[in-house]
Amino acid sequence: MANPIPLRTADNATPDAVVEVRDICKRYGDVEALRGINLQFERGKLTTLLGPSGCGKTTLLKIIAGLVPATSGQVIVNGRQVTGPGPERAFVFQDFALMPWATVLRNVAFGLELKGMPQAERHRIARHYINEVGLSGFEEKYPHELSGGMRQRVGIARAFSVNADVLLLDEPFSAVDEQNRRKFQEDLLRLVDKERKTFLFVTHSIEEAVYVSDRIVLLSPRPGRVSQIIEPAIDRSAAPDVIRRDKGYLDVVEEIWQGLRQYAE
Ligand SMILES: Nc1ncnc2c1ncn2[C@@H]1O[C@H](COP(=O)(O)OP(=O)(O)OP(=O)(O)O)[C@@H](O)[C@H]1O
Repeated sequence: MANPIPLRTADNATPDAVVEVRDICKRYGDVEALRGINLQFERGKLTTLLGPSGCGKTTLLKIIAGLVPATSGQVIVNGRQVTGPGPERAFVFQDFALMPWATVLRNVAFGLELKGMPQAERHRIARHYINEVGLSGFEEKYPHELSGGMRQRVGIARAFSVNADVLLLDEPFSAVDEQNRRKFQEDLLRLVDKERKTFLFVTHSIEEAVYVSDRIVLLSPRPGRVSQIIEPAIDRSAAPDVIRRDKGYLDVVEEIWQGLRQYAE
């Protein structure tokens, strides 16, 4: 697909908006998946898309990634209109999308290999992020030798290695047990804090959304529309188990549950 088209930023844009979604609508044939979505996403912040099954969360993420075209509307990333995938956006798939025949090191370094980066340099960067996601010692293993959670970490390390500005994470923790899920949430928060990137996250878990997010966008059932935006404002200096028992945290979880329970089957 063609290169992004330069565009003037909207006058009412959030000052540090890296991603702007303008009036996005999406139809798959007769199915209206998304209607009139307007959102902005800032650097250094993690925004979660939350909503009933089929409300278009993955579709919105894929439109931002440039993997699926919108029916109408625009996505602007760093001031340029998205017309396809680009190196400033990395998508972490639910099913990891790892190369089964390549080691962890090669999988993580693959985006850099595609860019033509010399092996020593790309391995140095890949090893750094393998360490960051807690996979040191597994560099020479193959995907089939890893647990689902470890494969997910490989996917995240790969997304970080290419140094994308925007990380699009589609239910990255869905395939792992609760214990590992909590560990990943901690790792994710550390990476958000350290890397100053723009994170868009999709989950089905209200608790997870409240725990990791600066902002939660609640979408209505299909056709997905923005129904509410919540900023949990959790004090993350406290220990994880203290946060999870904190009244402020529990109140936000309850508020979101009340908003979504009408859609529960
Ligand atoms: N390629 C496609 N062709 C036709 N319909 C599709 C396609 N992809 C998604 N849809 C439909 O569009 C709607 C939104 O799907 P999407 O996967 O984006 O929702 P979601 O909120 O991520 O769902 P879930 O929470 O179940 O993962 C659904 O009704 C889905 O069946």
